[in-house]
Amino acid sequence: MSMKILQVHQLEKIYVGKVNYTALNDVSFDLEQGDFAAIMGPSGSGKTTLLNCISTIDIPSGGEITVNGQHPHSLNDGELAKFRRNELGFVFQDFNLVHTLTVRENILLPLTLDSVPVPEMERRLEQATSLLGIESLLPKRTFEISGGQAQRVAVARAIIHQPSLLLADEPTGNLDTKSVKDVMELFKSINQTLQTTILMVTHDPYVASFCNRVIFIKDGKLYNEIHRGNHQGDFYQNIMDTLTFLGGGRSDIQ
Ligand SMILES: Nc1ncnc2c1ncn2[C@@H]1O[C@H](COP(=O)(O)OP(=O)(O)OP(=O)(O)O)[C@@H](O)[C@H]1O
Repeated sequence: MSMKILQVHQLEKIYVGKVNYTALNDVSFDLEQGDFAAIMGPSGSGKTTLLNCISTIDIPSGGEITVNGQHPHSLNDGELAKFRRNELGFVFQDFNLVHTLTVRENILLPLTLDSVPVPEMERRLEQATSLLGIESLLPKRTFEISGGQAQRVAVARAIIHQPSLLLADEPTGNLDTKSVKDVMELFKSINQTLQTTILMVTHDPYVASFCNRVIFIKDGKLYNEIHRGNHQGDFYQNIMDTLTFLGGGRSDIQ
């Protein structure tokens, strides 16, 4: 039976200022457990706003978001902190690692904050690091590893507490071509091995072609959605074609 991990219902976000700006308008979509989805759209279309509303960094102006049956925007501060730690994993463009800690300490940080017993920590660390192939990096400091390696460590940290939803904002934005492919292969293997539901924002059609679904937004509204068939190459072409229809020009998209 399929299970809905994320439900976004008639989401609206208005930035209030001298002039109010509607960044999201009537956005609705669901993610089932095991979905691997990308959000794409021209610059300023509302991608980051959407991700920030889902991740509870930002507060919606209207509509409803449900994650694993819970309504994060109706929780109090204490409940919200717990909700974020238990249900969500985050991966950012600039890795967000703590530079005073080792790789091992960085990955374990979410479990340390939750006082998880040491043997359980070790078990999860072993699982995440072997999945990501980063066992040899554990004793290193963050300045001793490459960008691609740092992003693997950030991914390990994001999945160590087995979140129901893994969110990523331009996770490959700062990586070279080879590392982009490696990191995307890892997201794919996390999605397939752990059945983790993943939602990422990207400008890059190649990155999006690793996903199973691509949701396009334009001017704060849902524009279209396409699904992957068997061939990544065909999917890439479909994504490119949709981006062309979407407009904004290549300079805006890339
Ligand atoms: N804090 C804010 N206050 C006012 N307007 C904002 C704020 N944050 C974003 N916006 C506006 O909302 C719109 C959507 O911004 P958002 O960052 O979500 O777009 P995006 O699709 O992620 O763009 P990009 O691809 O360039 O990162 C933009 O027009 C932006 O100027």
